[in-house]
Amino acid sequence: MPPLSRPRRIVGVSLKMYFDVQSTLSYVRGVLQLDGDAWNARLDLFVIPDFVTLMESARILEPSSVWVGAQDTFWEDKGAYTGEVSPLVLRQAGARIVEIGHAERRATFGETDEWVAKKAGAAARNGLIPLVCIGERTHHSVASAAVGAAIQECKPQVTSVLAAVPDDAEVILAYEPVWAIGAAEPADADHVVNVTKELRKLAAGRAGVTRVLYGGSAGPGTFAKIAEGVDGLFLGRFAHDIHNLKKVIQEVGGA
Ligand SMILES: O=C(CO)COP(=O)(O)O
Repeated sequence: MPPLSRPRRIVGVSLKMYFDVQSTLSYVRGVLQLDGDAWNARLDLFVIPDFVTLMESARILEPSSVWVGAQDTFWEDKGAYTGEVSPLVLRQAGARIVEIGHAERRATFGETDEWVAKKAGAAARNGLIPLVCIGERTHHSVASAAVGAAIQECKPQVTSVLAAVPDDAEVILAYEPVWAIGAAEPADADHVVNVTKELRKLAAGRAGVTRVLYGGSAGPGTFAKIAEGVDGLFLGRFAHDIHNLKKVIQEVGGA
C-alpha cells in the first residue's frame, strides 16, 4: 500500500483567559498583519480568543485566511441552559473551529469524556471543526512505560469523540499531556512522536480529515523535533508574543 499523504499543516493559538479586551483585539490585529506572508499557501492558522471578543476578532480577521475559534461549546443548539454558549451561535458569530475538552476544563470544571464527545458531535453538526484536547494526567518516570500509559489513558478520550462525530467530518486532535501544559518546556520529543503515532492509528479508517497537533509549552523550536508524529502545534503562552507566533508559523510552514 502506498504511504498515506499527510494532511495540510496547521498552527493555532489559544489566548485562554490571559488577555483583556484591548489586548485581545490588538493581538488579533497583529495576526492579521501576518496574513499575506507566503505561509498561508502551506498551512492553516487559527486563533482562539475568549467568547466575548470572538465576534469582533472574527470581523477583524474576515479579510484574511485565519480562522477564529471558541474555547468551548455546549452540546445543545438552543434552550434553557443559562450561561452556556450554543454551537449554532458560535458558528453565526464567525467561529470555524471549537476547542473541546481542554485539560483545564476537564480538571477545573469536571468535563467528562461523555460531555466532550457530545460537544464534539454538536460542533460538527453545526459545521464547526471540533478541536478535541486529549492527554494523560501524570507523567510516568520510566520513558518506555510512559508511552504505553499515555496511550491507554488517551485512547478512550479519542474513541468516544470519533464515535460521536460523523465519519466524514473533519476533526483535529490536540495531544496535550496535562503535565506539559504551563510548564517550562514541552514534553520530550520521543514521547510525543511515539504517542501521536499510535493515536493517529485510531482515526486511520475515517473518511474525514483528522489532524493531530501537539500542545503543552510549545513554541519556537518545538515543531522540528516532533514533525514525524504531528501535523502542527496548538500553542498557549509562548505564542502570546506575536513574534514567536510568526517564528512558529515559519517553522511549521517550512519557510
Ligand atoms: O494548553 C495549551 C494549549 O491548549 C498550551 O498552553 P501552554 O503552551 O501555555 O502550556
